[in-house]
Amino acid sequence: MGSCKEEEKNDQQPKWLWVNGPIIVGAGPSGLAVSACLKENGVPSLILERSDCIAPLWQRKTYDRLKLHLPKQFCQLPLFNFPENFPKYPTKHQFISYLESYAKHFGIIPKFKQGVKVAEYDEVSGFWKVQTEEVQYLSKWLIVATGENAEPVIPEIQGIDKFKGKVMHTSGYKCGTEFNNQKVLVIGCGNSGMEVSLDLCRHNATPHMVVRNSVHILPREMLGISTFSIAMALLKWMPLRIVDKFLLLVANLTLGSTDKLGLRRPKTGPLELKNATGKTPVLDVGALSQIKTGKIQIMPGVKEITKIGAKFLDGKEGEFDSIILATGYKSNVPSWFKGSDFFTEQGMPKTPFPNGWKGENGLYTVGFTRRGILGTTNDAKNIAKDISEQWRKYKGFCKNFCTTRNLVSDSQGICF
Ligand SMILES: Cc1cc2nc3c(=O)[nH]c(=O)nc-3n(C[C@H](O)[C@H](O)[C@H](O)COP(=O)(O)OP(=O)(O)OC[C@H]3O[C@@H](n4cnc5c(N)ncnc54)[C@H](O)[C@@H]3O)c2cc1C
Ligand SMILES: NC(=O)C1=CN([C@@H]2O[C@H](COP(=O)(O)OP(=O)(O)OC[C@H]3O[C@@H](n4cnc5c(N)ncnc54)[C@H](OP(=O)(O)O)[C@@H]3O)[C@@H](O)[C@H]2O)C=CC1
Ligand SMILES: O=C(O)C(=O)Cc1c[nH]c2ccccc12
Repeated sequence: MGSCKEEEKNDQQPKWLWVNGPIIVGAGPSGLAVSACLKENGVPSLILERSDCIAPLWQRKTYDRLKLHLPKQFCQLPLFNFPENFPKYPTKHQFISYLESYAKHFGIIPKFKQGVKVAEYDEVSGFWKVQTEEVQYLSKWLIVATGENAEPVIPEIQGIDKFKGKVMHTSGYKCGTEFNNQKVLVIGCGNSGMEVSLDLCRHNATPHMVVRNSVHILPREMLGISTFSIAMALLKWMPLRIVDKFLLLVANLTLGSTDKLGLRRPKTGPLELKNATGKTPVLDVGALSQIKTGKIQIMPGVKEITKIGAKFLDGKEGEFDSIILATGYKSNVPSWFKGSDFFTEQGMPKTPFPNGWKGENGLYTVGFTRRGILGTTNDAKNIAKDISEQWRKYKGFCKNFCTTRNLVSDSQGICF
């Protein structure tokens, strides 16, 4: 990290910090990956993270029994592999320890508690102005790495404020101990809804999972090989739709018809749907067999929540002790990124994959491809290559900028 600072005369806080290299917003896997790739190309960078640790999504907002869904070769970051002894599907704790080692290996030290409130390109100076609570950072480059899952989606459901029991989003769920012997309404049937329901079963609770729409469920493995690996291999040879047909054929043979269980499949195939809308198919790790035995009960859409339970769209009613919202996540980019039409209203790049990683005037995004860590790796490599080409021409200017303004140098000697 390199930055130049100008102290305010009568204040401890610097008025602004001039960053000698790109500013990266977010210290999740994407922010770390792009910082490492830049470093490998000799480019310093500064990561601003709103939380007080790296990868808070993984460290703070996921349940205890979470394991990666995809085999490890698809979830490692560039330039530094998982340890050899990691299992095929690492646990979240292993993944976090890997991310810690990753940051250490590349000497990445993010600035924590630096939630970005506003980021805007200044046409006059040609710099990105990035504002946190206390400081304004300036840089030639801005890399958005705040993720597709920055905030929980909390839908407005009629009557939910009247409910007497506990209401929580899956991002606050750790394990089912506190729900022991409870009847729990789980709203949403993506991977989170399925896995939290499964965890509740293992803690002697009775989950009722709301499926308001259609959902694709695939086995995590087919004949001992991960479904995702099979899909990736087939995609090299065949069009997406044919691969989808194959996946559905095998899924129906191994899982049976899910329609009969109240889990209708969407008309569009699982990979095509993921690419078009971002909706991830469920990779089953055990919830389906609990649905088959009735331990997880499938419920239709919620009409309204009452003091003691819920009324459903089919007219039925039920009493529940707690409600868990497994309603997913959203990007938060629209709340802080201003003055450019690069992003959609949902905070995703408008330019479709694989070209959404680069905007104008030194703007980049990493981790917005709807392709998990695999997408992050691609973005990070592209960005580092692109910026390092500009950096070679630019670094003399940086040095000059600091010297002429009598600015302070940091311990790494990069014009701080
Ligand atoms: C439960 C769960 C399981 C998953 N499992 C897998 C899996 O097995 N394989 C896979 O490939 N993908 C998986 N994913 C998808 C996963 O989100 C990503 O692969 C990965 O975490 C994305 O990393 P990221 O750095 O882009 O985003 P994040 O991990 O969300 O990191 C973004 C960072 O930006 C910070 N931030 C946000 N806003 C600001 C701001 N305004 N200012 C400063 N900092 C900010 C956040 O605090 C966060 O640290 C899973 C997601 C979830 C929710
Ligand atoms: N082990 C792993 O690797 C895991 C990975 N993940 C990943 O994390 C990401 C987020 O997953 P997840 O948290 O499940 O979110 P998703 O966005 O995948 O699923 C959200 C679910 O909530 C439903 N929903 C949203 N709003 C409402 C509402 N108002 N009423 C009823 N239902 C509603 C959606 O239904 P509808 O489709 O009708 O909108 C959908 O079923 C995904 O990429 C997922 O793969 C999550 C858990 C485990
Ligand atoms: O679990 C996730 O959120 C992922 O993003 C992993 C993922 C990326 N592409 C997919 C296609 C099918 C199933 C999971 C994934």
